[in-house]
Amino acid sequence: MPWPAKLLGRTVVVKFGGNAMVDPALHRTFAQDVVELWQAGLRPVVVHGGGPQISALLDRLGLESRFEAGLRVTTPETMDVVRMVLTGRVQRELVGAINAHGPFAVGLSGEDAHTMTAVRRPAWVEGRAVDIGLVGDVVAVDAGVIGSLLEQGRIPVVSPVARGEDGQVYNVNADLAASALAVALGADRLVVMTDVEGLYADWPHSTEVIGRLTAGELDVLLPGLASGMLPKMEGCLRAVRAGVPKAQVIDGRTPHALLRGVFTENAPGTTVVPDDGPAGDRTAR
Ligand SMILES: Nc1ncnc2c1ncn2[C@@H]1O[C@H](COP(=O)(O)OP(=O)(O)O)[C@@H](O)[C@H]1O
Ligand SMILES: CC(=O)N[C@@H](CCC(=O)OP(=O)(O)O)C(=O)O
Repeated sequence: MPWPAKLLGRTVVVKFGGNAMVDPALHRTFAQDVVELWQAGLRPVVVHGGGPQISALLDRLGLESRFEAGLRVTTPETMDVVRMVLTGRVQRELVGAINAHGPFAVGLSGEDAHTMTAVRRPAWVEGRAVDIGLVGDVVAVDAGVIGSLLEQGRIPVVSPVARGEDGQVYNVNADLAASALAVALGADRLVVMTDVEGLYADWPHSTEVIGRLTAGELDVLLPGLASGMLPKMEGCLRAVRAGVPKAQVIDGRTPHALLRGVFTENAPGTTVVPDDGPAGDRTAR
C-alpha cells in the first residue's frame, strides 16, 4: 500500500469501538495496524470505547443498562463500573496488545493531569432535555501530557472518562471524547472504527452506505439518526467543523480496516469533509 508522504508526522486520532473489540483476533490486528501507522511515521492516538463490556459487567452485578439518545444513563454506582471497566480493563488490554510489538503504548484516562474536563449534559430526546446522570460533555482539553508522549514516540491510549470542574467524575461517550481530542491536538484525521460498514442511509431498512458527505449535509441528517450512530456522527461533525480536515467511520470488523481506512484514497465507510472540501458525493458503496 502506498504511504502518502503528506501524512508523515501527522496526528491521527483513532476511536476503537467496544463492539469491534469483542473479537480477540481483531483486537490483535488492530494493535498491529496502530503500530504500523506509527512505523510509517504517523502519530496515532487511540481513544477506546467499551460500551458492551460495561453492560456485561453491569448485568453480572444485577444493574440495569439504559441508554437515551445513544448515551448511557449513569448513576454514581454505574460510574464506578464504567471507570473500572474502561480504565481498569479495556485500556489495559489495548495497551498490552500494542506493547506486544514494543514499548509504545502508554494508557491514561481523560481524568489524568486534567486532560479532559467535562460538564454534565442531558440527552436530547424528541426536543426535550432528559437527565442522564453523570454523563459529561468535554468542554476543555489539556493536551500537554498526550503531546509529550507523542514527542517521546509513544502511542497514547485514552479512556473516555473526564474530570468535572465540580470534582465529579464523568462518563463521556468515546466518540465525542475522540472528537474533542482530535480538535485539541490539531489532528489531521479522526477515524472511528465500529461494527457496521459506515453510516447507512436508511437504517434499519437498508444497508446502503453513504460514502462521503459534507459537514452541512451531515448537519441536516443528524436529528434523524438513532442509537449508537448519533454520538458517532455528532463527533465527526464537531471535529470537521472545528478544523479536522477529515473524519471517517469505518468497519472495525474487517481485518486491517485501519490501514485501509487511512492509506487508501477512496476508503470504504463514510467520510465527512468540511463544507468547503470536495463536493459531497452521496453515492452508495
Ligand atoms: N444510520 C445508521 N447506520 C449505521 N448504523 C446505525 C445507524 N443508526 C443506528 N445504528 C446502530 O449503531 C451501531 C453502532 O454504534 P455502537 O453500537 O455505539 O458502536 P460502537 O461500540 O462502535 O461505538 C450499529 O451497530 C447500528 O446498530
Ligand atoms: C455516556 C456514554 O454512553 N458512555 C459510554 C462510554 C463507552 C463508549 O462510548 O463505548 P462504545 O464506543 O463502545 O460505545 C458508555 O457508558 O457506554
